[in-house]
Amino acid sequence: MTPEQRAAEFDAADPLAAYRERFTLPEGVIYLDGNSLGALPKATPAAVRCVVEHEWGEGLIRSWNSAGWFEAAGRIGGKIAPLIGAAPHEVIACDSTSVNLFKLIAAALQMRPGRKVILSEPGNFPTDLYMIAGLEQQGLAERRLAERDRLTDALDGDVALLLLTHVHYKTGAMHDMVALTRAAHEAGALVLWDLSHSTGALPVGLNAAQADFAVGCGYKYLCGGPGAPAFAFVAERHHASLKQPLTGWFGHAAPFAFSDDYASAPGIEQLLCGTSPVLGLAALEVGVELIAEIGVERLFQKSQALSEFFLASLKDHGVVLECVSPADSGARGSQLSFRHPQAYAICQALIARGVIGDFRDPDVLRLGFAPAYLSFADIAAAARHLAEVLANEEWQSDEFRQRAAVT
Ligand SMILES: Cc1ncc(COP(=O)(O)O)c(C=O)c1O
Ligand SMILES: Nc1c(O)cccc1C(=O)C[C@H](N)C(=O)O
Repeated sequence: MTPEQRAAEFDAADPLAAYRERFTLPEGVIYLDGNSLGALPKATPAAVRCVVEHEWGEGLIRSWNSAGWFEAAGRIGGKIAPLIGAAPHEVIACDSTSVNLFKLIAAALQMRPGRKVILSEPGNFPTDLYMIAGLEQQGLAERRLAERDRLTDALDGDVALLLLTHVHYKTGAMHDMVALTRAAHEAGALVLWDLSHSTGALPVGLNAAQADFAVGCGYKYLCGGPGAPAFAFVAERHHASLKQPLTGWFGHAAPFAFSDDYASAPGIEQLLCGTSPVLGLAALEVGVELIAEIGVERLFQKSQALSEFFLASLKDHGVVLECVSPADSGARGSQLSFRHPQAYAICQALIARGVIGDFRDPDVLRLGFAPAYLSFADIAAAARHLAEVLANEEWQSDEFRQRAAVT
């Protein structure tokens, strides 16, 4: 059987197949970049239009109360919570992932007086490392990096916080959240997980792992749209002692008392800083509800099946490429990454054929398998395109070698 014939069988038996219809996907495009920017749920434009035209246009400022704008950050956080193994009152949708990292790294430093080291790994997503740098410049933190297999050895009495991305953005490799959280706690450190490449793609158990803090993006697998608000998690046991540095009025216990003195909200709302981005939250809520409806267990099962099928199809076509993602589909997120010296040009050649993946410097072709809207037929076609691009050496074309600003 050809990969296409097998794909037809898999699609016919796929319990999630019907969900594809709930997303807008352009004709002729195979979208393998949902790990960077998720696809548009069909319900989003109407939901956003309602907020703009009805709630804003007609309700005006009354909508902060009558349309639930004021509670939206907490309400949507509560809907993200079950996807990451947290309680609803431990998660809030706000700011960007970078800003949430800053708030929680600084808070962790406050909670571990006498310790300044933030431990992470080289090659972590840049913003995670850059946010440590900002606190270093203030003299508040000291960055320590250790390779993934040396992290536990690097945990000593100086470490205030272990900061890791659960699923690595470039390779898709997944950390053992339970074991690393335990090891950090045994060393007296706190743990902050960046769940940007996990949330909405696979089950996460923050409370089962006893995690302290987490952050993550709203625009990837949660399909909240470009620049969607991110989210932040703080375990309930830390709510009373947390001191985050961005003490804006939306995080105040009584913002509309307009007092001169700051007093943080008692719960997860203390993570808020300024006014919630209502339009962005409206789009995010649609994506979160849809992903929650499908369910992260089923999504992970399908993403494993999709990536395994892609690898098998490449094999059928005789393609030999170095895969830098873990071979065990249970140990990687919803992506496969391949190393090739011409990865950028290959990526561009694929895009010219309608297969949208991405390139990560210096030599990684990254293909995301967002399980909510991809079919096995997409995967068979993408594998065939990749095989043809390589066989024809289409990447040799000058047109595909010109680097764009956003890759
Ligand atoms: C692991 C990880 N963390 C953080 C970010 C960035 O977050 P933001 O742009 O929302 O600050 C990304 C992607 O851009 C990411 O992959
Ligand atoms: N946030 C992005 C953007 O504004 C433009 C292009 C890409 C992105 C990304 O999300 C990159 C992504 N975090 C990654 O894993 O590479």
